[in-house]
Amino acid sequence: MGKEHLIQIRRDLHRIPEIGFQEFKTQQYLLDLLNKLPQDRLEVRTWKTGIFALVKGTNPKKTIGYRADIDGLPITEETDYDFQSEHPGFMHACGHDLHMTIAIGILMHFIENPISDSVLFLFQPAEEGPGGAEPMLNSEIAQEWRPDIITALHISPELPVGTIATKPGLLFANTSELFIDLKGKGGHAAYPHTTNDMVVAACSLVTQLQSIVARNVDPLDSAVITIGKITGGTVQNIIAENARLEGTIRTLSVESMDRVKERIEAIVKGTEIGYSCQAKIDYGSMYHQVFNDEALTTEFMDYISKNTSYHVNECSEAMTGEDFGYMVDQVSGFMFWLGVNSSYGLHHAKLQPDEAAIDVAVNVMSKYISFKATQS
Ligand SMILES: CC(=O)N[C@@H](CCC[C@H](N)C(=O)O)C(=O)O
Repeated sequence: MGKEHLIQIRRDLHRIPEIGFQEFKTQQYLLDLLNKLPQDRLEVRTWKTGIFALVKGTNPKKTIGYRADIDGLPITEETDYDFQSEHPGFMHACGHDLHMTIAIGILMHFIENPISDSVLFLFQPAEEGPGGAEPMLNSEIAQEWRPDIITALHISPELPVGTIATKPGLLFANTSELFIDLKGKGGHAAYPHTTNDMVVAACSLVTQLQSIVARNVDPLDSAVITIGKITGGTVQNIIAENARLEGTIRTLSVESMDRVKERIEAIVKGTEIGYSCQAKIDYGSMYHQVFNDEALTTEFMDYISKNTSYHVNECSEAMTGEDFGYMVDQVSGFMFWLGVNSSYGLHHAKLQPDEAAIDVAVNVMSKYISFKATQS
């Protein structure tokens, strides 16, 4: 398969972004592609809206896993692409269209160039939420086709094409979603003294939450509390009876996550008392940190620097989350950043990754997986 064909696949996938566990068209598109390939060494099974694809080795001693996430985000696209999202309000704004295309490119490489070990591709739903990695790895199919090592990549808009970056040990943060519902007493805009205004309570709560990172987390550790969405009220001249905050918590240590949640609960209790309202906290889904296997990551970085012309950088930890963390918690492996050189970052409506990075990643992973298959 040539570069042009892969770019066409990326563009087709870019047109049909779907959110977690709704990836029906995406799954069908990938299945149609896989069905067109020679089937003698390929076995494909579906799991929810995801897919397992096993390329059987010629004399397998182990199975090497490669995971690609497949979901999009609820963002209205603002790129100038002529292959924009056909799903209004949804976009591949985190690069999963590239992730899937790269996995297909690597898979095709091993169909055309057999190696001794088997390679298992996991097209995983719901990375952005509520989390598909953990249940996919615990599924019966993954028990039967258990990978011995597992790898994955994530696009990095900040890095140039031809650069990859990773580090042994902690790469991505612990995460927890955060939803807070406030219920007070609504009423006429001109009679605030007869109400408990949840817009005012929500504004004050958002500000107070920011003090947790500044005052309750060890400055040598790192944490983030982001409220990405506030809703409340009904119209401009009615005092709001309800408000809802939606956000996410990120911490580098597990201990800080517990501490941050303790403080959120205390501050929310204070809001209930201070604003005579009721509050409900829901932590939604939580992701385990991505902790790269130290020996495998070091070996990968050395191998790619010595055997390709690409740049390999050692990076710092990031406060991004990834449910791939559950996979590397159970199976030795690692994740790395792939440079795609976009002026707009991840989760931005104008993200435009350079498609030349697809070829880089297919080369890197085809070489690395072939090298791993030579080891006992
Ligand atoms: C790579 C990336 O951007 N991942 C997402 C994962 C989100 C998990 C969950 N919905 C949350 O917000 O906590 C990220 O936002 O880092």
